[in-house]
Amino acid sequence: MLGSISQSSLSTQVLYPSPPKPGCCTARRLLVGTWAYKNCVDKSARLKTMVVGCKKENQEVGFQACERLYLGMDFGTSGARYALIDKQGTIHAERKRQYPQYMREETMDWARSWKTTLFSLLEDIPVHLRPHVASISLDGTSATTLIIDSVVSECITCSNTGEPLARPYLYNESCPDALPVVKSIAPVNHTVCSGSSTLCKLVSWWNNDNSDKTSTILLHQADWLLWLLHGQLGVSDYNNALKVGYDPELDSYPRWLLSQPYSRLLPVVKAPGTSIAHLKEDVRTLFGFSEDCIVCTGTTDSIAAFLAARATKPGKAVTSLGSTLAIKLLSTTRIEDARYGVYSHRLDDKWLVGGASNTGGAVLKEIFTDEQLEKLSEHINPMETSPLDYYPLKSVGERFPVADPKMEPRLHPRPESDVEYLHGILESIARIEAKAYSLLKDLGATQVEEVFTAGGGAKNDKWTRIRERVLGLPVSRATQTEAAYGAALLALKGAQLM
Ligand SMILES: Nc1ncnc2c1ncn2[C@@H]1O[C@H](COP(=O)(O)OP(=O)(O)O)[C@@H](O)[C@H]1O
Ligand SMILES: O=C(CO)[C@H](O)[C@H](O)COP(=O)(O)O
Repeated sequence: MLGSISQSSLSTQVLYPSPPKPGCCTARRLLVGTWAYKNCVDKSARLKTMVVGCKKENQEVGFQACERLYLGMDFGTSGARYALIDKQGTIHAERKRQYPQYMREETMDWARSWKTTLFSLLEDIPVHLRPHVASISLDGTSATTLIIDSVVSECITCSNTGEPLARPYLYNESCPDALPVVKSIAPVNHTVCSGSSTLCKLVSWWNNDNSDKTSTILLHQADWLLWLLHGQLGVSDYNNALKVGYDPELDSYPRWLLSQPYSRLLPVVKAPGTSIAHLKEDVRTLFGFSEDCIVCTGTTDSIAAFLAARATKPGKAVTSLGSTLAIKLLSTTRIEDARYGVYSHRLDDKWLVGGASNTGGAVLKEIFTDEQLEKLSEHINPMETSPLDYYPLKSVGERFPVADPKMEPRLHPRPESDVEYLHGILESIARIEAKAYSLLKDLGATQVEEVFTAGGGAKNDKWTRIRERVLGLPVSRATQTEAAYGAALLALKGAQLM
């Protein structure tokens, strides 16, 4: 399905504030009392924080007491982060947290882990900065789906409103049982015609779960975490809602979806970075945020990474080298083909064409520690072609550029030398990335001319050189490589559009 959308009312410069001005104004510290908080912060998780407070040329980045700050949070695959920026885009504070491991009936209780991490991140924000936070937004992994109890109970203390009715379906989970039904209602090769789509997860739950469905609602990970902050149940954004079938060109759900019985579970959809409501009073007073702090709609993690890279011209692309390999190419044409796992997200009046492969850092993490990756990479000659040909996957199944739920990982033969093994894996992932960009060109997207890198893999200069050689394109590390920075830009946009 090709097409381009009309000029949107949103202006892109709102998303890309002028770059940080050199130097910074002196800080006038506001002493705010230390806030007690309920047991929403897992104290044991506090030990896993990594202080990444912002220093600029050995000066602490200060701010005028009246200055407004914008909070972005990224809920990625392996951990979460926040970034607190001012309207010039200068980072005033940032920190990363691993997800605490909570088990429930022998499986990870992801909802509890994400909720604890959300309030832990709020707790990590320096207390003297909290009153200056004007708006908050966050991103989550795409198609991570929760079915939520939306019963409004008279008894406030026993109300389950907002609690997940089942375990979340994660971003890369596939529900092939629902695929035939979804293919029978959606247009040919539509984005939802993939086992890992949100719609397949919804239909699978609808057909297999025997619980009472009368008061339930579907939310994505980012929607549910934002709901914990604003309290308005049932609000999403047109990036997260793409894979349940929302059409960002029509700005509505299509008729073939609205005619389904489960369509009443679908959330209301707004543009990313749209103000939803003020921060809930109990959260606001608990942490010391200001009365006018607003909560805005979010996006997905790889789009937040694209926003962070500030790539504004068609032909510019961002490869997110996180646990997965997610590709976003800014294109004037919209491309959608589920046969290859290709879809287009809307970005104002253009399209972010791409997809997400299951290859990426999660495979590396299973074999090497971050320290080993750093040490071994020093000995790689990026100009030398590796003879090893792998398809690095953590488990069976691939989403893009080959949509094959049965694809087997290929990581053998393993050479004696770990340097050679790592070189082979990095080069094989680069070949997958090259195949993905070549596929987008063949399907009619704007020709890629430069690639910026986000995510944990962006720090590996040898990998960047290997990718430049394999892609035959300029590849560089984005100025800002963290999706949390992109989410903070969305919070800034939401505050400026108020
Ligand atoms: N030096 C390195 N070279 C290549 N990959 C790295 C390096 N250091 C960390 N990584 C990878 O980065 C990934 C984490 O990136 P991150 O963006 O935090 O992931 P996510 O947000 O998807 O959880 C890990 O899977 C890790 O293997
Ligand atoms: O791989 C993922 C987790 O990191 C997600 O699938 C990623 O967000 C890509 O999805 P989208 O292109 O919709 O943002």
